Amino acid sequence: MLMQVNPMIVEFEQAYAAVLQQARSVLMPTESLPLWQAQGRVLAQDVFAPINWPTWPQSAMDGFAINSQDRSARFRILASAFADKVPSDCVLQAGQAQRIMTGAVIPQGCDAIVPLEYAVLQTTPDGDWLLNPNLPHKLWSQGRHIKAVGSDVRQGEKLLAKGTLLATKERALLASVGCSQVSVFVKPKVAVLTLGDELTDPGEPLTQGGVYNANRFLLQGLLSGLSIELVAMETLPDEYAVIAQRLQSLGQTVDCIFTVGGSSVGDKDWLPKILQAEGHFHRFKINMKPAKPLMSAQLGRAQLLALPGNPLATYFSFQLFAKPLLQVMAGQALATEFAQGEELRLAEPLQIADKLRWILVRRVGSEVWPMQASASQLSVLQKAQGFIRVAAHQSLAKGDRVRFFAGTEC
Ligand SMILES: Nc1nc2c(c(=O)[nH]1)N[C@H]1C(S)=C(S)[C@@H](COP(=O)(O)OP(=O)(O)OC[C@H]3O[C@@H](n4cnc5c(N)ncnc54)[C@H](O)[C@@H]3O)O[C@H]1N2
Ligand code: MOO
Repeated sequence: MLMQVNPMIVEFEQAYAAVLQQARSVLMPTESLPLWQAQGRVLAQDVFAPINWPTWPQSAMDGFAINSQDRSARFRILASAFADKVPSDCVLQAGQAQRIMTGAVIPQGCDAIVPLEYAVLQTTPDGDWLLNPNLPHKLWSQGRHIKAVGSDVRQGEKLLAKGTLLATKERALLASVGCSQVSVFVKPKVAVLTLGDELTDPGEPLTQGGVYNANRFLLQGLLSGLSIELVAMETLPDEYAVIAQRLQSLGQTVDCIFTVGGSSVGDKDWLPKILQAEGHFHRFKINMKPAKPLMSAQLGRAQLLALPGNPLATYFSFQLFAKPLLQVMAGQALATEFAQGEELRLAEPLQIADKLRWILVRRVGSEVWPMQASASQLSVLQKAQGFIRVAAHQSLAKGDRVRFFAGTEC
């Protein structure tokens, strides 16, 4: 008997809102981690600067610390001040200059640094001297080559907001003000199941009807940029019992499952039937192209999204639904709202028929060149810099504005 599981026909915004609602219901717990181990984690709290940086006024140059108001003809040079050492007798008197190194604390009574290469020096039997009169005035101006207290970071200022992904520059910033421990969200554990008897691993011979499993690599790469832990990446045959059993066991151990393929209305597309048997699930037929079919469900503790198998449909389904789902679950502020995006200009005219289109583009400066491709053609993705969103029934001319999303970052 043919079994029918009817999809809900929806607009993109409805499906997007449903997926985000699903994600918000399962925010990951938090943990405290040493900053050293927090690369790629999402902040669970705002971080405020615990200190001023610089904490003390510092020299930006190797040279001589002077008082710019001092009109003495020459200055007796005092002992060196190094980055980590302030001489105890560091109150400068009239007619004195302090030999100083980059990063050293500015002695009291100094308000400018004369770099070594601009200094005119004199050695006499009674000591070393820095000569005053012939130096260009700008080298003597107040504050010259001095890093002021708090000029980089002010104590108490909000350095990073909750929801920020701790990448390289964020961690370095926190380290610069002495943060050693951060409160972050636990990374969601993710499993990816590519489904299909036809799927063949690269390196294996291709038998008739076989398809190389490109989506496995596509998803592995796309996921690598997110704050998640990829715990399983498996290929399963088109067998009801095998898929159902694996889903059930993954539902006990992971936070998120992405399936790819086997989700449409073909005779061996078991997924809709399995999810229906499991209970609560949504099956969307989204009024857009590509990535029309999408299913979402909760299986045990796991959130499941069933992505379509055509590689470009997989790509768009990931960018538009899977990535926001994971970002929200992981506590991350969403980088992209698909109603916004950068405004760029079309490099050539574009006609859109009866549904919303997501179109890969080459970006050249502030212009984008649309790239025609069917959902099964992965070769175009490699040449694209991102994609644009174009509403149904649009007739766009060269130079018209379109919304651009950088989506080929990996
Ligand atoms: N009667 C209908 N048929 C189809 C509809 C529809 O509305 N009515 N929608 C079409 C659209 S749109 C899409 S997208 C696909 C989605 O189908 P599935 O998600 O079930 O995907 P499969 O049938 O398993 O595969 C589709 C296509 O992609 C290839 N594929 C699958 N997995 C991979 C992989 N891991 N790596 C590379 N290529 C893969 C697969 O061999 C097929 O060629 O349904 C349409 N049909
Ligand atoms: O969404 Mo299918 O998304 O056109 O290949």
